[in-house]
Amino acid sequence: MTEQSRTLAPQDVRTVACVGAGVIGGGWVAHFLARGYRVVAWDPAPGAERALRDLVSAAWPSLARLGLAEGAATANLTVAPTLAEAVAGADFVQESAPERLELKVSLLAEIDAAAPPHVVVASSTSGYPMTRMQVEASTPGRLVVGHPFNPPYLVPLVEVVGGERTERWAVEWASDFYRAAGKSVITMDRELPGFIANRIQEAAWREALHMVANDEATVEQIDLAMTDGPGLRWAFFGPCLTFHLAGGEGGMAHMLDHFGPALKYPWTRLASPELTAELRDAMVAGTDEVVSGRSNTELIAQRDRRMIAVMRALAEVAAEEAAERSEART
Ligand SMILES: NC(=O)C1=CN([C@@H]2O[C@H](COP(=O)(O)OP(=O)(O)OC[C@H]3O[C@@H](n4cnc5c(N)ncnc54)[C@H](O)[C@@H]3O)[C@@H](O)[C@H]2O)C=CC1
Ligand SMILES: C[N+](C)(C)CC(=O)CC(=O)[O-]
Repeated sequence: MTEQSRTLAPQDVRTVACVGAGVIGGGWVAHFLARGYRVVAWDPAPGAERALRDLVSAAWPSLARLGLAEGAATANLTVAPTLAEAVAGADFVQESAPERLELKVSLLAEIDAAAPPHVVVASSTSGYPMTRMQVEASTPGRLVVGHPFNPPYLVPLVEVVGGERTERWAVEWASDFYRAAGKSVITMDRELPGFIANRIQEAAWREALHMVANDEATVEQIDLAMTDGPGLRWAFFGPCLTFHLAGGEGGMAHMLDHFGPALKYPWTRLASPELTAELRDAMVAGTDEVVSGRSNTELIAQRDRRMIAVMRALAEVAAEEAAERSEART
């Protein structure tokens, strides 16, 4: 299949199939509904439809506050009885089944067999390279990774990357489609384990596990260290621009010359910690303490409100800066 043989442009997509409707699949459903798409979902778990509709209802007020696309409605969600029916009429398929390689391999082959031939199929995998997941598909050229962030209905980023047998047009088409659907897209030219954002997150996470394993910090201290420290800056400048400012007038060059030798000390500790049963239990107990009885529903509502507050504050500042720039030009 070539790009030329495709008829549907990314901005003309009307119906999205979401295969797997848990935390991420359900979040994708809420996102696509809010952007005005028709969504057909399928999930084999008993009770999945109720849980999905509850997730969408809980997310909807946040999405309404952010602004719904014209025609957006929860009534545009259909839950299909079979996988084949879910994908048969889709213009795009987003797979969000559990993170097990053998399951992804067979499920993507099944979706590939049932979806119309011109349709791009994306996997939400948080780490498997598409090269390893597309091995049983008969048209692997249209399979891509579209890695979202939780919750996909609020966090803009999607990382898009193909496998060795993915055709370039599919990567480009998926990137354009996600942009049309309101996402911020990183299109990757090569497969990296963990893509880009998870590589960075996992480095911080690995150190958090080290510190708990060695009794160096509590779960509470680790979370506070991020929310009241670097996390605040990372919402608008990434780690590179943040450290550029740490170098004063000398910028990144001075920062590296000044702090580089001293940073070698923590770098020597960056081996992977072993996830022992003790470490697992310490992480769970420490997290339970921080959660201190709040339900997931309560935590999700708190997270979404805060995330919207940050996004709104940043949009407000960006608008003020744009107005100042245009005033300065006149
Ligand atoms: N949870 C997270 O923070 C993130 C997860 N992801 C990725 O999203 C995918 C889904 O993860 P979660 O939503 O967290 O898992 P989850 O466990 O919440 O949801 C998985 C859903 O898939 C369903 N399922 C089971 N077998 C299936 C099958 N054969 N076909 C279709 N659906 C099936 C389950 O019933 C469940 O509802 C994974 O690939 C994961 O790596 C990506 C980014 C973030
Ligand atoms: C926990 N996780 C590795 C599955 C997380 C992600 O992949 C992205 C996110 O939401 O942070």
